[in-house]
Amino acid sequence: MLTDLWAALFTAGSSKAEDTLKEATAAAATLATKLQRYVEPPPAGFPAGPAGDQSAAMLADPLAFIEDVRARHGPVAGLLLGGERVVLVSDPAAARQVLIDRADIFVKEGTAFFPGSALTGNGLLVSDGDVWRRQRRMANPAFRRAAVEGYAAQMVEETQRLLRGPFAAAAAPQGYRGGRAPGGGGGGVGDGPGGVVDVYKEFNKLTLNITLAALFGLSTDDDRAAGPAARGPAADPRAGPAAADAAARVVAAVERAFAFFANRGAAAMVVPEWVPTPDNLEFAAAVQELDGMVYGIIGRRRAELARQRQQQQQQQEQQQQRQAEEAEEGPRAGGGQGWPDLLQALLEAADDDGEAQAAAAAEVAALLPPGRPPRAADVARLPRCTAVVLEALRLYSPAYMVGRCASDDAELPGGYRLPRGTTVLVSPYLLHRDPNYWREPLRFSPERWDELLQPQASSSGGGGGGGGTPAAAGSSSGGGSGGGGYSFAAALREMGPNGAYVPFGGGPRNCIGTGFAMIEAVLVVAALLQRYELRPPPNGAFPRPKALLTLRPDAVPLTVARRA
Ligand code: HEM
Repeated sequence: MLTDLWAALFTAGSSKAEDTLKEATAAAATLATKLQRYVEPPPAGFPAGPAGDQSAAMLADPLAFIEDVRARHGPVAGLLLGGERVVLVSDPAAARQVLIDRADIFVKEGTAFFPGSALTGNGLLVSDGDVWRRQRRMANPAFRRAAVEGYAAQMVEETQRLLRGPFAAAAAPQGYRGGRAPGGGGGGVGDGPGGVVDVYKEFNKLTLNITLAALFGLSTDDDRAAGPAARGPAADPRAGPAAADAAARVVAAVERAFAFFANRGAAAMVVPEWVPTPDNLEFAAAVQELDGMVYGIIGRRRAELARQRQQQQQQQEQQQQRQAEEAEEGPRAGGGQGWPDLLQALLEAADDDGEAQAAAAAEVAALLPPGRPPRAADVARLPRCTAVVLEALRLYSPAYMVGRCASDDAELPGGYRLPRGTTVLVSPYLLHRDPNYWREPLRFSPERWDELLQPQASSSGGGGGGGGTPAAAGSSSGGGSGGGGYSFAAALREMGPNGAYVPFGGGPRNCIGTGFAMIEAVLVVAALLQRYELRPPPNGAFPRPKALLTLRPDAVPLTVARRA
């Protein structure tokens, strides 16, 4: 907090002197309020918790800290963190109140430790009120089930590329070198004992590549770049060498931006982004590069859409002239030129509107003939793979805490009173590991989802994790169940089967990408298990997750071996 003041004064001599003076005054007032909290007792009705400021303990080991607070002070605990009044919530009823029932009061703006960043701007993730509602309404159609299933082919294609590359290289006698396999092809791979792959690193790249392919239609694939699409006169600009280069630069910029956040999370003092430290300058450059590329892509696609619309209009006019003489030329497919991707859907959006592994592998083998990759329609027929994903999300929920700020004085079940401005941290990590709600909570047991993953009589299409109040802007993220198949929607509806399962959040601010992420994960698991078996490396201990911006391990080295 002192850094806010220092940072404001640091640039006081700049041309923006007046602004900085105002910022310094505001920072001084905030500092005074925070200092007062160190001497004043917590307000009446505020949940009990550890005495004194706990930021050092929180920074040192966030997971151990929140587990300790939960054990000592219960599922609704009051904290002082960096001079901020914070309530840590791991009680399902209180979590429900924050995320769903009083989502009108518990908002994003003002949440401590969730400072606005150049990376997120005022986007869907961080905005509130009408700005959020409008963005959510416009984005929803692009995340509905049918749209998401349209991205499945890219999800599988990118996964197959990973399997043909680093996985095949590791399984081959010469072993893995942490990158692309020679030639990227799958030929000449032996059935050796298997080599070690950092699965975390490779999956990180995979999910980024899938997002780039689905969102922007960009491919980092050199093979595709050299393929027919890149050569013909009507070359797809998103599959040529320039696209591969652009995609690689996006990947590098995202990696730089995330490294910045990781460092900032670990730092004892957070220097605001606008202070020109070397780290901040590097981060700003990465954000600028990302912005430039993203806006460039959007601009080109807008121009392309405008051109397509103009063409369509001309065709319609010609058609009207020819009317009865010619057979009707049906309307062109929405994507035009075979490019129906997420960005297109977003641009067109209108305002109106061990054993576990064996069981999953057996399920894949029984469903898919050898050599036939999984596709969207298979997701509903892979309940065991789905259960593996749900269970992984339970134990290692990437969003281990979600933050809100009480925009008004508020209450929580149990008679707790929270003054306006209190930050509330709801912890999926604690909820998902609570023995009051989960049998043997620390055991990875996909079978616990069996009952919920019963065949559905018909397509449910429910909004996975949709929360109790239908989002003001409408729900999204389809359930992924085909007619007569299995659906993950039941496991994610409201706050899960026991009210204590929120890997994608809940209520109106639940994850818009729920369906995207679930379908992607099930397809990746199925495609992987179809060809490879994963084992812990000799002497390998399971990596402990680290609580950074999201929960993530340093590395997950696993032995990969080809299935017979
Ligand atoms: C396993 C993967 C994922 C997990 C665990 C996850 C988790 C979450 C959680 C917990 C929230 C709620 C945050 C809060 O309440 O403050 C959220 C929001 C969001 N997620 Fe995800 N997410 C995942 C994948 C995705 C994907 C693939 C996309 C997009 C392609 C996406 C886009 C978003 C957006 C835009 C929001 C903000 C929604 C709003 O505030 O209206 N997420 N996510």
